[in-house]
Amino acid sequence: MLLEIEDARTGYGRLEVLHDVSLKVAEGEIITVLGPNGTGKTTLMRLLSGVLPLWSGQVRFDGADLGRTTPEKRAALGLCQLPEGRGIFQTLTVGENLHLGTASRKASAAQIRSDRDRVLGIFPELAGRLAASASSLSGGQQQMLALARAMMGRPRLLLIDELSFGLAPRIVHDLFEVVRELRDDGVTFLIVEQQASALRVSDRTYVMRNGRNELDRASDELLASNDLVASYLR
Ligand SMILES: Nc1ncnc2c1ncn2[C@@H]1O[C@H](COP(=O)(O)OP(=O)(O)OP(=O)(O)O)[C@@H](O)[C@H]1O
Repeated sequence: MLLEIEDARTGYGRLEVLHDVSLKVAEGEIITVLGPNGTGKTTLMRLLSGVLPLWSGQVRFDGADLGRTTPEKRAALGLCQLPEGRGIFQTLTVGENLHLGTASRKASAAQIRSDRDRVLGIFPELAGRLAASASSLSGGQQQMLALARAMMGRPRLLLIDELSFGLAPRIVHDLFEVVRELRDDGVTFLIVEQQASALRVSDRTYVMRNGRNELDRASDELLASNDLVASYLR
């Protein structure tokens, strides 16, 4: 397993938000965590990226206990997160934003150039706009840029909090197609969503409610039973 979470508890101050959450992600999987507003999905992402401490339980990445590993060290290990709210620097160009994605790793200029060419091959819309200001991009293109920038850090596991947030269904569809391509390129995904749209590309789905795991199913099985998804998102 690339990521294993066992009976994890965490929260804010004295407020416990995650109660004994357990979850496994194998290398090459796309996993969705689905759940209604306020159920603790963002809190789970913060726990995994190392922003929130683990109160009890275990989090292992590639077999190693993450313990109190800092967010920077986690990123260097390949456990990376797409920043909340995309984290695009509006005053910088598309190319400059992309370059910032290499900050978490040591790489030669030649390696960075070759990675950039590979990443731009997957995001042709960005390739033609490297010198443009990031602020000139649409919401969907900015989300593409956030993904492309994350790819420059060579993630092994990419954590994404609501890839679909605020975007039209067609754009969301394109983004999930890109996620599938990136998986074929060797990246594993853990995607937290409020909407069921991620199920179409993901292998397995965990449904969370009130800070607890409620269900773990193959995504196509969940999709085939729409009522089940609807009842869990209520
Ligand atoms: N910084 C914080 N300080 C205190 N409580 C918080 C903080 N952030 C979130 N919470 C609380 O933790 C609980 C879970 O919030 P969280 O953001 O993880 O849910 P979510 O499932 O991601 O929902 P949403 O989709 O609305 O972000 C909520 O009750 C929320 O009020």
